[in-house]
Amino acid sequence: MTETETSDGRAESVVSGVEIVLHAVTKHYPGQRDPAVDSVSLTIPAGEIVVLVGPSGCGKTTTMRMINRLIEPTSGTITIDGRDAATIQPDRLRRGIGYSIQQAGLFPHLTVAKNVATVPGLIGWDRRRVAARVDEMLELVGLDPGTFRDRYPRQLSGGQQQRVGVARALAADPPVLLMDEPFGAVDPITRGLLQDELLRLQGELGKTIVFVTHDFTEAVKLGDRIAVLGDRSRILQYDTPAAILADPADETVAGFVGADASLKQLTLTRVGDVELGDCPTATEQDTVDELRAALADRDWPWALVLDGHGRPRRWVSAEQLAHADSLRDLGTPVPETLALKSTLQDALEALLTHQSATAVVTGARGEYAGLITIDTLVGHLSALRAEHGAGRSATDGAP
Ligand SMILES: Nc1ncnc2c1ncn2[C@@H]1O[C@H](COP(=O)(O)OP(=O)(O)OP(=O)(O)O)[C@@H](O)[C@H]1O
Repeated sequence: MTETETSDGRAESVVSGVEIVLHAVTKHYPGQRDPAVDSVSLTIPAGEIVVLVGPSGCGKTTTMRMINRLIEPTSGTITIDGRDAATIQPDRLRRGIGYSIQQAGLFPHLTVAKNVATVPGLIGWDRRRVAARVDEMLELVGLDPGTFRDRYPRQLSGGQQQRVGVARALAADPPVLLMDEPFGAVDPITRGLLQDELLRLQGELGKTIVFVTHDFTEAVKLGDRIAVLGDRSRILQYDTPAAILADPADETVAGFVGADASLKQLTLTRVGDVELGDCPTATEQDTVDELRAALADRDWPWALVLDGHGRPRRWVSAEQLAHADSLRDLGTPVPETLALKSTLQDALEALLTHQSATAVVTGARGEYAGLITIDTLVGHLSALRAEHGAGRSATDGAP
C-alpha cells in the first residue's frame, strides 16, 4: 500500500508508476501494404490511467504491445521512466510491466496461487515471500485466499478469473500495468464491479496504467485521460474524459462519443462533489407542531423523519402533518438512498426508477446528508458545457 499521511493527517496517495513516452512509433507488419500503427507520439504521465479507445482494428493492441515489446516497433522510440525500452532485454522489461488481457489469460493447468506467483517466482523471490504475496494480492482483488488459492481457473466464474488476472499482473509490484480489454468477457454488472475495484486499487497503488477498450463508456469511467484513436492508431484527441465529452475534436470523435455525451458526463462526478439540497428533518420523538412550523415558510412541502441514528426513514408532507398528532409511523417510506460516492449517473437512474424529482443522499453510516434533484443534474451539465465548450460555435449554448 502506498498511502502516506500528511502533517494534517489526511491520507495522500503516492504515485508508484513511471512516465511512458511514445515518440513517432510505427509498426509495419510484414507483407501488409499499410502500417498498423503510423508514427504515434503520446506521453503517458506517471501514476495515471490512460485509455486507448477506438474502433476494432485501429491498432490499439499493437500500440500497447509495443510498450512491453511483445511486438517490436518498426521505427520510433518508447521510453519508460526515461529509459529506451529497446535497450532493455525483453524478459527483464516485462517483469516490470504487469499485463492483463481479455479472458484473464490464466494458465489452465496451474492453481490460482501458482498463476499469481508466476512473476515473483521468475524473479527469484523465496517461497515464503511468494506465498505471502499471493495471499496479499488475492485479498487486494477481493478474493478470499483460503477459498481460492488452490482452485484451478476452470473452477472460477469469469469475474473471479479476471480478478486473478489483475492479481497476477500486480504481483511483482510493477510500476506499469498494461490492460487489454481485461473486462471484455464478463457480463455488464460484473464489469461494473471490476471497474470500481480497479479504481479503488489505483487509488491505493498509483500505477501507470495503459488500458485498451472499444467501449467509450468504460474509457470515461476509468481514464484520467483518453486517447481516441482512428485508423493506424492516429490520435484524434487526447484529453481528459470531461474535455472530450464536452468538446469532441471533430465529427469522428463526436460520433464515437455518441449522442448521449451528456449522460456519460454524469458518470464523472460523485454525488458528494455537488451542492446538495436540504429539507426540514425531525425524529419520531419531535412534535408535529415543531415540524409543521419548520415547513411553514418553505416552498417545498416535504420533510424527513429520521431514526435515532440520523438515518432517513419516511417522507412526510405538510398535508399529512396537518391531520396528525404524532410523527410515529407517519408518512411514506424513503426508497433506496444514494451514497455520497455514487455517481450523478446513479442519481439519475434512482430518480427515474422511483419516478421522483428528489432522491435522499446518505453518508458512510447511512445518516442523512442531503437531497439531490433533477435540477442539480441539469445545472451541473450546463456548468460543464459552459466550462469546456466556451470557445465553440454559438449554437452550443442553445437550450
Ligand atoms: N501479426 C499481424 N500480422 C499482420 N497484421 C496484423 C497482425 N496483428 C494485427 N494486424 C493488423 O493490424 C491492425 C491493427 O490490429 P490491432 O489488433 O492492433 O487492432 P485493435 O485496435 O486492437 O483491434 P481490436 O479492437 O479488434 O482488438 C489490424 O488491421 C490487424 O488486422
